[in-house]
Amino acid sequence: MLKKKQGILLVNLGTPDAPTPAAVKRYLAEFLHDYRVVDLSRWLWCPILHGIILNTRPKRVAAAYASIWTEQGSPLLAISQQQQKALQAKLKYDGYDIPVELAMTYGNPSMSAGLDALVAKGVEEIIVLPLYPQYSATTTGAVFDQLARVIAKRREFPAITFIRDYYQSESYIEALANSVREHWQEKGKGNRLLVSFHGIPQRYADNGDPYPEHCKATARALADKLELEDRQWICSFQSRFGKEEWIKPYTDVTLEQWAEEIERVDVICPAFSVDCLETLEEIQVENRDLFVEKGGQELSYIPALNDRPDHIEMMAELVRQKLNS
Ligand SMILES: C=CC1=C(C)c2cc3[nH]c(cc4nc(cc5[nH]c(cc1n2)c(C)c5CCC(=O)O)C(CCC(=O)O)=C4C)c(C)c3C=C
Ligand SMILES: [Fe+2]
Ligand SMILES: [Fe+2]
Repeated sequence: MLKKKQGILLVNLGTPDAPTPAAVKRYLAEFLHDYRVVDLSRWLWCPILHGIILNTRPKRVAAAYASIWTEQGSPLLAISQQQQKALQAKLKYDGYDIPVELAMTYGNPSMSAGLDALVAKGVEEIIVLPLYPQYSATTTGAVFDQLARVIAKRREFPAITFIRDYYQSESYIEALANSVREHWQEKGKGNRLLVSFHGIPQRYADNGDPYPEHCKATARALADKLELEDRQWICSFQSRFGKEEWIKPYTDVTLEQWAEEIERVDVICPAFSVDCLETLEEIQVENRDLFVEKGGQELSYIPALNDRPDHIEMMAELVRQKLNS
């Protein structure tokens, strides 16, 4: 059988087009209407979302975005574009001259535009790589749904191969460990390492979302690779939203406790493929201030893997496995 022309679609969450209340409102409205993200009945959720959240949150969150915004735009988008270019170059260097496009589940560049760009380049089989190492229905599941919604409107669409997760990839754990070791070499080593992941509601985990197990396995593999003793690290969960209970232990509560016990903490956030609001603002500013306010001396944030060569090599490895299969 003749081999189909293949292409890659990298997918991340999405981010506002500008650090303004209007743009943040548009972004949150799309994101928070997704059942994968908030699964409450729309009779209950829509009045809360339209009546309270979309009237109050955009102003505060836009100010947070403004504090991390760069000349290239939102860090999440700008760094994802760097990853796209670096992966394209790496694959070409490895002998695979295939197109790599970037899409977001919410906002721009849209999934539809990403699909169009690949089809315009003659692609007949798309390998979709959601940039979430740990599977969750709220993120990876949402990528699948969004792709299905786009495809549902088309009569003709390419073959699709979907990479569901990669938290067990040896190269991913090695890249995380390299980034920690380099950070320690450059900035010195803290008393403990906090391995902080974005959280999800506890109810989602109770209903079968395997995300917490994937996070715990990631943190354990990283600690083993770094030869840390159990008392030197912990896995925690950040970015709570709403009044429901989320998976524990919470990052902010852990930092409050640690502030009374140790002087310096290093924090790494392995669920984020690129730095974004949740790392650059929530961890590096909000949680650092909290740690210092409660008596700690220094919170040292270890950047996301972003476009580090070992991260791009790991992505190329994931993709090559699919290209060759
Ligand atoms: C409402 C519930 C939310 C769930 C469930 C959730 C899961 C989840 N999110 C990420 C990754 C990211 N989330 C980001 C921002 C963000 N997340 C939520 C809510 C939920 N996330 C909101 C409302 C926001 C927007 C900011 C805010 O209003 O506080 C981001 C950053 C985007 C950026 O532009 O920089 C990322 C990345 C994961 C990995 C995850 C579950 C596994
Ligand atoms: Fe609504
Ligand atoms: Fe989130």
